[in-house]
Amino acid sequence: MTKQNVLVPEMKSGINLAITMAMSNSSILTMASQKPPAAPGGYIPISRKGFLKNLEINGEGRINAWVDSMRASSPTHIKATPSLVDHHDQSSWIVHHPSALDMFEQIIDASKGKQIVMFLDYDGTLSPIVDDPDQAFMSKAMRKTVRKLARCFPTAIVSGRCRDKVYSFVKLAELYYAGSHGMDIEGPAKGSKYKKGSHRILFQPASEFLPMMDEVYKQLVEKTSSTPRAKVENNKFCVSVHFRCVDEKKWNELAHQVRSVLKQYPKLRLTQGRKVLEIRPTIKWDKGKALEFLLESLGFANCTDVFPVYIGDDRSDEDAFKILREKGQGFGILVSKFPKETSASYSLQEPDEASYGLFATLGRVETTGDNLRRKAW
Ligand SMILES: O=P(O)(O)OC[C@H]1O[C@H](O[C@H]2O[C@H](CO)[C@@H](O)[C@H](O)[C@H]2O)[C@H](O)[C@@H](O)[C@@H]1O
Repeated sequence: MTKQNVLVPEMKSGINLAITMAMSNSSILTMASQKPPAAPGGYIPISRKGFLKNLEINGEGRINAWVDSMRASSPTHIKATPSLVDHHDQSSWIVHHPSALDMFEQIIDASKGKQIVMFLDYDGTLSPIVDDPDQAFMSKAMRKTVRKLARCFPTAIVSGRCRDKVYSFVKLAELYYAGSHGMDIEGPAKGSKYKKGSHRILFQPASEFLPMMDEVYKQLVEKTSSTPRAKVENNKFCVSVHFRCVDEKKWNELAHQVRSVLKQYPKLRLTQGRKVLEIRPTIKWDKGKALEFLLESLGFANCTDVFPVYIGDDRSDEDAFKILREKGQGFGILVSKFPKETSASYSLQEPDEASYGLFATLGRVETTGDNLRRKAW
């Protein structure tokens, strides 16, 4: 595994991002006396904790446990089963993971004098969750906000999707893209003026798995064809098997179909997302490693004056949240309507709130005006 064509854009040049808060006069409730939760920590035990921990599936029991956990974590089930997340859990969770909107002032204060670097997950963060993965479009308003954001800070999209696919949704050449859960990283070539097609591959740590992933994709398509509305998505260095539109009674059957294919591939592993099983190479690489790689590529390795912000909604984003906690730098924001075990420091309820938070940050940067990142390029 070697790094290929690693670009090191000259981004960092002691830019003082004196960002101050943008929303103090908004109707949003602020909790001025509350400090951002210290890293590490911030966990709150919730009833599903044991179930949800480390559900990589290798064995029969785990397949069943995964299907159970997927049922338990489905919003409709949570609503119908208040005991799963009772009122006490809800309120303690929000104390440990306050709304990023409520904590905006403190967050902005903590980033003062540091270079913000933005990491954004795609599905469930920039776009709402929909039944058909091919229709998960982001709104024009969100695109506009992200475009503006990228003018101020280095900005990366970190997604489980195939890089090309996520690019076709986001359509912003000025961003960094880490597709396939960070296994396919590209960025704008220096001096490229951010034209489409001017991106350069920075790192593909699982490139030797490509033929295997193609093979397993075909096998999964064939194997799951008997399950109505199952969908298999080729994400290049990983494959997703979608359960969302499959009748819940068929979930066990579908999970077993997936496992029967995977049994033949000891070099692949299974992870779970939102009503999806994902098949990936067993390499030690994830969204957290991708975040570290990008920070290093941007010239922020071992820097104390960098402030990475990662916004994501899913289990795979936890790897990035954990890295930020371990580093004690920046913070993670979990997009979720429901309490979840997380290493993120803050929460937002849905992509619309993420859009609002990003927009507010921008509002302040544009007001102060003197710290736009592009000046450093
Ligand atoms: O890392 P992400 O950008 O969040 O990608 C994770 C997976 O997202 C997509 O699936 C999810 O969103 C779909 C569209 O809203 C939804 O139908 C599905 O149930 C969700 O799991 C994507 O299709 C997957 O390939 C990604 O791995």
